[in-house]
Amino acid sequence: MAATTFEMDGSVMEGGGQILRLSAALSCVHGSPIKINKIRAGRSTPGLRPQHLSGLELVRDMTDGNLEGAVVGSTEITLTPGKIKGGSHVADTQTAGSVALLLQVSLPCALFAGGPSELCLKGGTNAEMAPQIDYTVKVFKPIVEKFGVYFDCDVKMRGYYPKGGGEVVVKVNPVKELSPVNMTERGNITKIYGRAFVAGVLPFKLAKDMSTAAVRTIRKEIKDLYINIQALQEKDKACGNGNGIIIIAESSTGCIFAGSSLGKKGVYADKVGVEAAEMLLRNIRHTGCVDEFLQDQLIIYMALAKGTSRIRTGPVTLHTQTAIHVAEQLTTAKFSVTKAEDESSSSETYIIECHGMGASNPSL
Ligand SMILES: Nc1ncnc2c1ncn2[C@@H]1O[C@H](COP(=O)(O)OP(=O)(O)OP(=O)(O)O)[C@@H](O)[C@H]1O
Repeated sequence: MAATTFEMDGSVMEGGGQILRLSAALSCVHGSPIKINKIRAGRSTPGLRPQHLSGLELVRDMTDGNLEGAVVGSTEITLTPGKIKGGSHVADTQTAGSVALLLQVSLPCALFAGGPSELCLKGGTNAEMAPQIDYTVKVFKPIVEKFGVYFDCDVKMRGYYPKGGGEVVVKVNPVKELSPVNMTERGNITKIYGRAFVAGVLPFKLAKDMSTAAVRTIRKEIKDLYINIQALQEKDKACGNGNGIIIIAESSTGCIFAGSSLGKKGVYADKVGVEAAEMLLRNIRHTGCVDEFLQDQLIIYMALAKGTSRIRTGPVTLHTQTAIHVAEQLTTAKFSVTKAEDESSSSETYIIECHGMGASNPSL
């Protein structure tokens, strides 16, 4: 008997690509068809961009499924997933579309596959409005391991806007089910480090300027920690020109936060460094356990886990609220967001609690 197709409104709340990725991933994990309409209606160029299209094609291939209406610019698609199989799959945005966002849609599927997966993801490794691949590896990966999600990510080639040309190979082992997490103790910041890079024809001085400006900015607030932001010239493993920075902070309780930024034409390198530093400071001033980006990226794992997860956060972003909305529509998970009332919450912090649906891998 054909399963009924769920309809998801892609224009609700944040109205961006995240709704599409979450809906597609959950549809694959459930094995039930989904129709997503008004895709990215909240954006100036609505409809699918190459990154969204490649991500959908990837999960279609991973599930031997069927995808209708999916071309660049479409505002309505229907995905009918089959059984998630393991094996090797390639997704190529053919642009600087983010490989980290290709992983965002495909990782939940790979976890509930019948065997190990190897995903070759091509596009931008350090792209705007997306996690830099360094964020995925250094921030997202160690935290998502707390749910029992393990993957290896090999950065073969870095790629930047506008050329793309980056490539990462991600290996994922399937799981039976995911464990809930409890991240409610922030502890003290014990380590701050990062990387400031240039690639292609751009002068190494830009990397040093980003690093110096970032350290200077952080020093104004944090005086007692050694801050090591390495300036790097990307050589053989980089396609095209680019520059950027990511700064990571770790706490005594294992929380990890980041601030990052990418160079743009006409923007001074030290401004790029200051922007990343200010982003990091904003995310460690509160006593939450995740930064403003990890918040929304963890929602799907909270929803899929078996049991109750609790995460202390700073101000809850619209991306996070949207992810919760989608997860509640498409799973039996129940979320609550409450203002933290205890003594350590002099800043605005919240507890996101989720009673997960306890998704179980039918193949294991
Ligand atoms: N600087 C950053 N560091 C880490 N993650 C980031 C950063 N900027 C954005 N992200 C993450 O990237 C994702 C962006 O989702 P979003 O829906 O906005 O993007 P999109 O697919 O490019 O679509 P759209 O173009 O519609 O915005 C979110 O999960 C967000 O947390």
